[in-house]
Formats: sequence, structure tokens, C-alpha cells
Amino acid sequence: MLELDQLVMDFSGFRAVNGCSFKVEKGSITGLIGPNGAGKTTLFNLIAGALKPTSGCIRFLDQNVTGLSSDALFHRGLVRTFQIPHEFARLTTLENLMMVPPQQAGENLFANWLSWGKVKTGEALVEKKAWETLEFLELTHVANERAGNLSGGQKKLLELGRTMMTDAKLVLLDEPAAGVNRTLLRKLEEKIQILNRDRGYTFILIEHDMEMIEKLCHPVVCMAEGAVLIQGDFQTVRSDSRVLEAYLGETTGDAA
Ligand SMILES: Nc1ncnc2c1ncn2[C@@H]1O[C@H](COP(=O)(O)OP(=O)(O)OP(=O)(O)O)[C@@H](O)[C@H]1O
Repeated sequence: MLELDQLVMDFSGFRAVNGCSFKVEKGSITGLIGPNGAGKTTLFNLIAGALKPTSGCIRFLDQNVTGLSSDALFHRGLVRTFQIPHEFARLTTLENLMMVPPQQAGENLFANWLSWGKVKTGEALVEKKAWETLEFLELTHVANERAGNLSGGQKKLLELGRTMMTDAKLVLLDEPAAGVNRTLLRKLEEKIQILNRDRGYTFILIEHDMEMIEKLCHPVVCMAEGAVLIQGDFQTVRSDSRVLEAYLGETTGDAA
């Protein structure tokens, strides 16, 4: 589904991603781990179109998408969530979900003038989908709560919900476990597994929580200093001496 070939990203002379190559199979949940500063988020920014690589190639669904904007990639089914949730704090949970479909007819002035009936039908469908998403995520009780008032875990579920409002094919999750309590974490894991198994979502997730990586991910890709150190199943990666060395080289990391 996704193929990264020798990706490089330089920031004014500093090489954050250094010849990174790997493939993501359709239907997989790929875990992306590595010590702080390994280049994981920068790589996500390249894949999601937030940054243009200095060199290298990205192929998504057999097409070269290197340098395409995040908007163009979104329309092809590649969506991402953020380490720090990007909710619209003053809108309700329900409204946050309804904001997602990018070209819903109700937002288009000309569509309003030309075909009011179509607009109303479109909005009703979006609202129906938003309620279904809230039910799936068990968030109906906070549907009319301002998103800014949700707990950290609920905001992470909402981020996942926003990917469900689109026809996502590949979802990039940036540290979904960060700041989430254990109870909500189990729920988040369960929802990711259901979306993968029953709805065919392919995921790549960056995570420092090794329990979550072990439970959800196959394969696991470990990055260090901007490049892929090793990839394979969790046990193989966690016991590789290079991985242990990479984690020992940092002070705050959670060694695999
Ligand atoms: N816009 C930027 N300008 C300059 N340097 C940057 C920029 N973005 C990232 N970097 C640097 O690139 C390196 C990789 O950062 P990145 O955030 O991708 O690492 P990471 O693996 O996601 O780390 P963490 O696990 O701590 O989130 C770091 O040294 C970081 O300081």
C-alpha cells in the first residue's frame, strides 16, 4: 500500500531523515518505534504531505505521491492524527466530526443557492455518520460537550473518529497512547483492532508504549538517527542489540 524509498529530509543542514526505506502492506498495523529524535514524526510529516522530502520517493497505492499536499493525500485516503489532538475546542464533539468531510455541500455557498434539498440531504447523511461514529467510539454521552472539555483519552478517540468520517485507507496515528488513562487506552486499542479487522483500515502508529506496540503491531519498524535500524516482529526487534543500544543512547526513552 505504501512504499518509502530512500527518503531524506534536511532542515538547514541537519539531516532528520536519512535514507529511510520500508514498505507497508495493505491490512497491516505497522508500529514505528525508536528513541526520541529518531525522525519518526518527521517521517510522518513526509508521508502525510506536511513536508516535502529533500530527496527520495513515496508511493501510495501504486502511485508516486512524493511532494503531494496533505489535502491531495487526504482525498486519496491517507489521513493522520496528531500527538497533541487538533480538536476544535469550542465546537461540540458531534460538530467536530461533522466538520471533517472536506467538501460537504452545506459549506459551499453556490450549492446552498443552487440545490437546497441536496444540501440538506448531504448534511443529514454527515450527521448520521457522525452519530454512528460516536456510537462506535462509545462517545455519545459527550456528543454535545465542547471538545475542549473532553479528557485526553476522549480527545484521542475523537481524533480516531475524525479519520472514520472519511473513506480512510491508510491512517497514521502519532502517539495514540500519550496522555491516555489505562481504561481508555484499552478502548482505543480495541477500536483500532476493529477498524483494522472489520473495516480494512491499514495503520502506521508511532508509539513509545511498548505494551501497545506488542499488542497491536506487526511488523514493527525501529528507526534511529533518521534511518531504519531493523524491522520484523516485536520480539525480534525488541531483542536486537542495535535497538537496545539506540534506546540506551537516550536518557528519557522507554527501552523496548
Ligand atoms: N522543523 C524542524 N527544524 C529543525 N529540526 C527539526 C525540525 N523538525 C524536527 N527536527 C529535528 O529532527 C530530529 C527528528 O525529530 P522528530 O520529531 O522527527 O523525532 P521523533 O523520532 O519523532 O522524536 P520523538 O519520539 O521525541 O517525538 C530531531 O533532532 C528534531 O530536533
